[in-house]
Amino acid sequence: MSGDAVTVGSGLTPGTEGQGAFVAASRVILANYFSSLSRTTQSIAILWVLVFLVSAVFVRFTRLSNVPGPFWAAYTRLWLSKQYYSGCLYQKYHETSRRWGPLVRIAPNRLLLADPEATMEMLSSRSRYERGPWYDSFKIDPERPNIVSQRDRPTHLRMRYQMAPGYSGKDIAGFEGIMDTRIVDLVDRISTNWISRPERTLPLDIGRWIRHMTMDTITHISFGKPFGYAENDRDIMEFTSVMEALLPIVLHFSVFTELNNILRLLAKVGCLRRVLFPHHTHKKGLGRLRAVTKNIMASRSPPLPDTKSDMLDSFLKNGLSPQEAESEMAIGLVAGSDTTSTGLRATVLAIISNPLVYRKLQVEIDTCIADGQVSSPIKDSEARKMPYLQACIYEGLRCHPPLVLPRERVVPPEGDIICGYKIPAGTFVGVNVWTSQRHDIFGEDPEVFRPERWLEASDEQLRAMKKTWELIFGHGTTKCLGQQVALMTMNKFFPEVSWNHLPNILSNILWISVILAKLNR
Ligand code: HEM
Repeated sequence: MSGDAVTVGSGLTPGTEGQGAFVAASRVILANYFSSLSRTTQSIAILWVLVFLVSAVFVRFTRLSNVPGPFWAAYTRLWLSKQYYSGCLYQKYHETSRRWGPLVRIAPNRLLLADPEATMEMLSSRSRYERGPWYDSFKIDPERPNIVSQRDRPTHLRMRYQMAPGYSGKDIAGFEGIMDTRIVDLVDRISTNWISRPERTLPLDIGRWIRHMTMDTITHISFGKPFGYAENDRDIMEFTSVMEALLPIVLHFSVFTELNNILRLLAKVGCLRRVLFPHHTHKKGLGRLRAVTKNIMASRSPPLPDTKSDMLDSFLKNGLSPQEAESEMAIGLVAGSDTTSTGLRATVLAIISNPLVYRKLQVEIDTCIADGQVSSPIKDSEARKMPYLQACIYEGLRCHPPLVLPRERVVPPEGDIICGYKIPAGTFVGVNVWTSQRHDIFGEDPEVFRPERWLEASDEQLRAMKKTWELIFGHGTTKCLGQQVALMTMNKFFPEVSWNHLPNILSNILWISVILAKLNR
């Protein structure tokens, strides 16, 4: 075999000979390039590189040198950028935390925290940690931070106070009924259009339909009626595809955060602002959604109704300006749609690929129906009394937390001690939710999907498990405002789907769906 392995170095083939020629050609090009630069330019470039190297080495040994981590991460943010670029950040973070411990240095001035207790302390309401520049990359409007990107604590608290009645459903007319309508609509559409027959197999992409349902649910709550994702079986306003295309770029801006300041300066020029930030003139994505929100606001004549209505009216009634409401409606859809559908999809996949779990859940649902313990459609309060269903939802989200971004905080001026390490003021600390959900508080097999762990635990252990699990939705004054919407959707989804014997369809098509989703990526 070794005799056949002659490497031919030509064209694009990376053979030894080809590599030699490539290196030689590169040298010539670089030499020509440098000789074409003036002496001053060359000196500036060399000086710049020297300053960069000296400062990298200086920072490496003077700050955070006590915290372990990958070699290159201590010198440059490129290591972190590479992890983001991999497309599976959660796995990279998990491997890093497993290898280096609960607190890891992942960039010259950045740490990654996987310890649940320390994470709760850092995020708690009384903590002096503030949101860091990481959040600037989530601005929709360069001048006006939204609830997710707002870093000033008093302003953020004021915004939360104004928006909580909308997100919690207190101000929404028929809040629970909206969820019922959307789930029944999904089940009806699947039963009517997607049942395979012996003569024809219909490969249903359940992942896509779950996404349609969550988009319709959130737009229904937000604007009083759904945008029609399920009705049209289409990515309306190309919202999802634009988000998926933008996210990798946004994430790099959260590594090289200085770029956000450059963007903000550039956006002062009107025509650049239209290109760099979501704008009413855009035909798709967040810009289009802002235009739609603006039109809806214009079509509603004041005064705002005293009675319960939708989230848009609630925000305006509670004092948000029309411009603020525009950004908030968009960020709410970004924050709520992908997270909820990812949580649902991951839990469906986990249940359906574990026959024992699946059977137990089905038995619990059938028994509750036979005993008349649940209504049709099931009420949220009824679903919460079904222990195995709750265990499956807890376990699904624990095994696959939908939001795994680090959401960095800044260490307060007095510095801190985290996991036994002395940390100087101004350090950025991100959270590693994926790893914290695999803490040994969950037992000896935290990597395994096993809902039973939630039923077997002692009262004390269960309390500790639930406290750690809550971190999936954040903690303290920035805790998720949509947790109620997400959990209510999940509580209703599984019983409704099972009742209508959809598992037969799901079990047949889910793998096709998963395979298609992979191929389409
Ligand atoms: C399983 C689903 C969801 C998960 C795992 C999730 C997770 C989170 C997390 C971890 C945060 C905290 C961010 C931080 O620390 O700065 C957050 C914030 C937020 N979430 Fe969710 N979320 C989910 C669903 C939703 C839904 C359905 C909505 C809207 C309807 C929503 C709206 C928000 C908003 C507005 C914030 C910002 C809160 C603030 O900064 O005060 N989320 N979410």
